[in-house]
Amino acid sequence: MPLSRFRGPEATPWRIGVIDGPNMPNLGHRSETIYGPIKSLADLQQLVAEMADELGVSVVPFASNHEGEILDFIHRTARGVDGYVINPAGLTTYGEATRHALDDTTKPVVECHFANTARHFAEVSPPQLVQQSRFTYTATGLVMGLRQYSYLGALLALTLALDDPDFLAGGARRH
Ligand SMILES: O=C1C[C@@](O)(C(=O)O)C[C@@H](O)[C@@H]1O
Repeated sequence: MPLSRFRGPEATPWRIGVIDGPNMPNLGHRSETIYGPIKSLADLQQLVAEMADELGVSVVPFASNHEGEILDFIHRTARGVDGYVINPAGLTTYGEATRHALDDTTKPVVECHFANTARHFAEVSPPQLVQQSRFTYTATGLVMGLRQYSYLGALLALTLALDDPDFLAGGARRH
């Protein structure tokens, strides 16, 4: 059953920025326990592009190890995309500038992680280092713990949310 069945025949071909933060360019050389057998960032981006194609939306992929480059990408694309999926990766706990840049766009943002970071942080962080995502409180939504499938879930849900005028009327930050 094609995924486009969930969208109307006149569905808008939304443009969605998909951002991968620091260390994600190194996918394929990271912990297999967390990231699974996926071989590279290129494979991940290909999977996401295929899902976008299936859904009838387009993605603007971007990955960088440098927060400044991510900020430049967000500033550059803010008026040209309809929403963002971001795996903040190495910026997850301290990426205030990136979180703020996304919030400034007023576009819906879905935070996305391979790991279930709530469990991951609880298990690996020393007790004096309480870790939590800096992004979740202003994100529209969050998908995590499903490895690369988190991205597919994020893209599908963001597309359907963008299609839904009642959802958008509630603003990018909903309860
Ligand atoms: O680089 C990453 C990847 C990650 O965002 C994930 O996708 O599970 C989880 C983060 O804690 C970590 O720093």
